[in-house]
Amino acid sequence: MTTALHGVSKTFGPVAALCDLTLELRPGELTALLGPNGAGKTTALSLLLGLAAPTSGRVEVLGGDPRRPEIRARIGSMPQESAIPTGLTVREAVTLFASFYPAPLSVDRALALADLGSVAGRRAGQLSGGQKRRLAFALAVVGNPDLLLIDEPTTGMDAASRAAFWQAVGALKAQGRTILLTTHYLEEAEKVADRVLILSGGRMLAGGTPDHLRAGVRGARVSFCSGLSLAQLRGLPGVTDAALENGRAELHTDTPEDLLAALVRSGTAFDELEVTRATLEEAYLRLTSAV
Ligand SMILES: Nc1ncnc2c1ncn2[C@@H]1O[C@H](COP(=O)(O)OP(=O)(O)OP(=O)(O)O)[C@@H](O)[C@H]1O
Repeated sequence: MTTALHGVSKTFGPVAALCDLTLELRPGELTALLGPNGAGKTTALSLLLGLAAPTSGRVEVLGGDPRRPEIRARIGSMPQESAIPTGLTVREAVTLFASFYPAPLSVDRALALADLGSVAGRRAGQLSGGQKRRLAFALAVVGNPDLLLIDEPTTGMDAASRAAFWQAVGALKAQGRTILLTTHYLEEAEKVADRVLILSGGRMLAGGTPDHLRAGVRGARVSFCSGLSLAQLRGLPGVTDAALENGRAELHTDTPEDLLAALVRSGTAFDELEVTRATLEEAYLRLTSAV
């Protein structure tokens, strides 16, 4: 049940949206596809959805061609903008979408997954922004898809809805569904993705687990409170950048262990120590600004 792009290129006239791109999505994994505006993420999604054909290369979805109806019936999509019939109630819209699929979930199950039970009788046009996103999720999952494509899914959702949303996605993942997320929220991608693929200019820039990508950025941020002056902080071994604000030192170093060892050896009193490694966002910014 392979889902992959094999050496795929897609051009629009003179614009090369994707260049010889190869990637694979695995069942039971959530893969995040990241990249700056124009990187080719939406193009990759539309190829996986069978909405467009590649200029060259091969698109394989669940072991087949996504333009075949029996494959398309196994794909669920939550696009950034969804055209939901505003006059239907939430339950009617989900029931209508369920009728398009050969083996759908029950409407109540889809409503529960999207946490929409309490607004099932409300017209889609009267939903809040976050509730509309949850309805788009219900419509994406009601067909019981093996491949779920979610594009900027949590825009407009409040904190509780976001948490419920990722819990529902986690349950689908645990059932072995293949999930592809595209997002500009790097903090969220870092939390939920098993693997991250970074696109730029239609090419794959980097890929791996969030830990793997973060480990590619050397160094750490070391922060503590002490009586040391800025000059003394700058003099600690391995400090590449230092700032002092309200008595709190903010240091960057490639060798946090050496720095802390020197601090302890010096007998300086310090407290409220925090040592943090690079975030996925830092790794992403370094990778994408280097091109
Ligand atoms: N139908 C089209 N006609 C012409 N050019 C297109 C078309 N679709 C996409 N492109 C171009 O292909 C490139 C990749 O676009 P794409 O929408 O896939 O990027 P993206 O990574 O999804 O960007 P964003 O983060 O802004 O949504 C861009 O240069 C875009 O202008």
